[in-house]
Amino acid sequence: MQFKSGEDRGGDASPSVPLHSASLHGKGVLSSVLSIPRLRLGRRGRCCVYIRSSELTTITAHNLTHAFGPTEVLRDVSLTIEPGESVALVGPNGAGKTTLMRTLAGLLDPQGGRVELDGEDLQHVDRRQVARKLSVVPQARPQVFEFSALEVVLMGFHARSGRFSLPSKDQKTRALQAMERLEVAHLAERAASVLSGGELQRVLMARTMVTEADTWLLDEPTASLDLRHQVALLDRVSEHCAEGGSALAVLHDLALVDRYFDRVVVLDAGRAVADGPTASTLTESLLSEVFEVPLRGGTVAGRKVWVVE
Ligand SMILES: Nc1ncnc2c1ncn2[C@@H]1O[C@H](COP(=O)(O)OP(=O)(O)OP(=O)(O)O)[C@@H](O)[C@H]1O
Repeated sequence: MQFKSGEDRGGDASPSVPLHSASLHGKGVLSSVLSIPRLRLGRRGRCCVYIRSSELTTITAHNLTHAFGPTEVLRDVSLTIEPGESVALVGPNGAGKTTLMRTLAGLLDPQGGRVELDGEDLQHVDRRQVARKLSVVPQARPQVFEFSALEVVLMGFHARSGRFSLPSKDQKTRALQAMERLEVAHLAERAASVLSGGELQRVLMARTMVTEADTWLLDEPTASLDLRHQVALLDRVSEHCAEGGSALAVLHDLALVDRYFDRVVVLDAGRAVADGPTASTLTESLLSEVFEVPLRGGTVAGRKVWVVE
């Protein structure tokens, strides 16, 4: 099915493809792996090595533009997210972050420019194929209310096994394991409609985890989470990227951005005004200008913190 440019598909993408990757941690592994085609040295000294195969996804946005009525929301936005990259998307309210995420997911067709998934125009890629490569944790509560929490997580398998097939025992086990990982397994039988905001957010993240999609598009995935669960969720994102997957995540907490993301894209009034390594890109002057408050950066216990002057 083809959609017209600018058409909003609604809904959210989901799930799957096994990774052919290897991740190695610590020193002493370099010499043994130099023949492997892709090598990424993560932050905090982590060494991740992965094999670039056709099954690892690269997503590229070329000169995206979009307007809602007279309001231009995306203006000539270009970016590429390659396997292994963890990228944070930051910017003020209304900057266009969710619109960009939805466009990258193929849920909203851009009015100008295009999104490519592994070199193919996203508009021409079968939705199920998209769902095998990209998984979305949306900002808004999706329509999952008539389902139990476990059933929501099991939806992560739809891209591979089909929407109407019954979940296998193995799929249920894997769904529960992902839920345990995010401490929501005890809520498996509870209706999604009664979950708290933070519980639902972790259930939706568990759904993304079971998809095995290479690229995770996470729109404020920590917005409703307490500190412990923020750390647990972002640790999982880091592991995913260390295994050769990739993530683009909208975050407002700049300390978390600094701690967990190698690269940051700053969106301001629909334009990508900065894109680069987190430590060198997030400067006091840039952030103060974009957020229109005087910000000072400092270090506490070896971690970057930002305070309003
Ligand atoms: N469907 C729509 N119809 C009309 N305007 C829209 C629509 N979706 C978004 N907008 C407008 O586009 C602008 C960008 O919205 P978007 O949700 O992308 O911002 P954001 O950067 O994610 O903001 P926040 O940090 O508040 O989540 C906003 O001004 C919003 O009101």
